[in-house]
Amino acid sequence: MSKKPVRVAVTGAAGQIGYALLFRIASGEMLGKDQPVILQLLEIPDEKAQKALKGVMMELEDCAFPLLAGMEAHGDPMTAFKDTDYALLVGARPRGPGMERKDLLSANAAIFTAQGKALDKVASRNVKVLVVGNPANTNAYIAMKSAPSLPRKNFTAMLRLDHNRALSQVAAKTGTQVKDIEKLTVWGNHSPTMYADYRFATVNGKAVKDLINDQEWNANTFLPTVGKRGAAIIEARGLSSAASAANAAIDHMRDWALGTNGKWVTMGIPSDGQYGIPKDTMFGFPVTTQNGEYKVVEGLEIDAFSQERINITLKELQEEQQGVAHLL
Ligand SMILES: NC(=O)C1=CN([C@@H]2O[C@H](COP(=O)(O)OP(=O)(O)OC[C@H]3O[C@@H](n4cnc5c(N)ncnc54)[C@H](O)[C@@H]3O)[C@@H](O)[C@H]2O)C=CC1
Ligand SMILES: O=C([O-])CC(=O)C(=O)O
Repeated sequence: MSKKPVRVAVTGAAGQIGYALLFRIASGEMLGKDQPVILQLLEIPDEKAQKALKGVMMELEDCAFPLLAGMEAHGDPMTAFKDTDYALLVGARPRGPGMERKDLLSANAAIFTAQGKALDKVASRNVKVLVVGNPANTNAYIAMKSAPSLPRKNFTAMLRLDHNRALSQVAAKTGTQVKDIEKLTVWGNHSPTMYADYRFATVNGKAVKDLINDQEWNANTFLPTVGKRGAAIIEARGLSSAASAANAAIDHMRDWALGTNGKWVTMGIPSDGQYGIPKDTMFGFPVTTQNGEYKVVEGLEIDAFSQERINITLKELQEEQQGVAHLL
């Protein structure tokens, strides 16, 4: 028997990430090749944006995706999020050259207050929310705090692009393949302070740390390369990353919904106090997922170098949180 369609809301649907994302959701890459979806697409209530959204929907129609069970255009989150099972909050201003992601906070924070409130009122009580719009961790924190009737655990921020970037860098350095690398993670904020950590990683069962055996490379090449990759893409492309961001959003939601079979992935999630991170801080952690739930990998040793890095990214997140306290 075929499955009942699920509702997937995507904001910023006519933007560059939206364009790289929607076709993959509709083709079943996110929730499975047997899961029909109804797309509930949100754009700003502006003639140009709504017209562009219609154009994207025409293209979706022209793909004749067998799993696309319905499609709606919205200009108001209160209708876009009605009964939604999944919400990908992408719509927000991107940064340009010379900006840090936190410079977007004042421009984007209001969006996530309004959207958190709308999710609170109209979304499915089990909605899985992924915030992509930057600064992603703090926007996810704002949305969570604006939706007090929904479980905190339903709100997540995207650290998966950083995780995937770190995988590729480690594979290149060790001359191995991404698919063989396990147990890598990225702690903290989706910002240059993030701490990509391969201390526990293995490749075909061998310790990545031993294969690399170069703390100078870790501190002075690997961490800055992963941490500043977004800026390097803006510098090269003139626009912020889009296809790789959409790909990471698919990975994040797919793994959350369908499980990782014991493999570690990185998700930005509200802390429950693990590793000394204060409750509710939206922090990148290593997790495994099963039956639609994520679980932090606990009990990992945090050495002095790692603790220092974790403290730096935590401090930045706490400053961002303080900067938006007046909105909550
Ligand atoms: N977390 C991550 O790893 C990454 C996050 N990003 C962030 O994702 C966001 C979107 O990036 P792009 O798609 O490249 O930007 P874009 O400017 O191409 O598209 C954004 C779209 O969102 C729409 N939008 C703005 N406010 C909205 C609202 N209140 N409701 C609904 N739609 C709204 C705009 O009209 C526009 O069509 C940016 O904030 C960017 O910095 C980008 C890459 C990676
Ligand atoms: O860097 C940006 O502004 C876009 C982004 O978040 C990334 O590519 O990681």
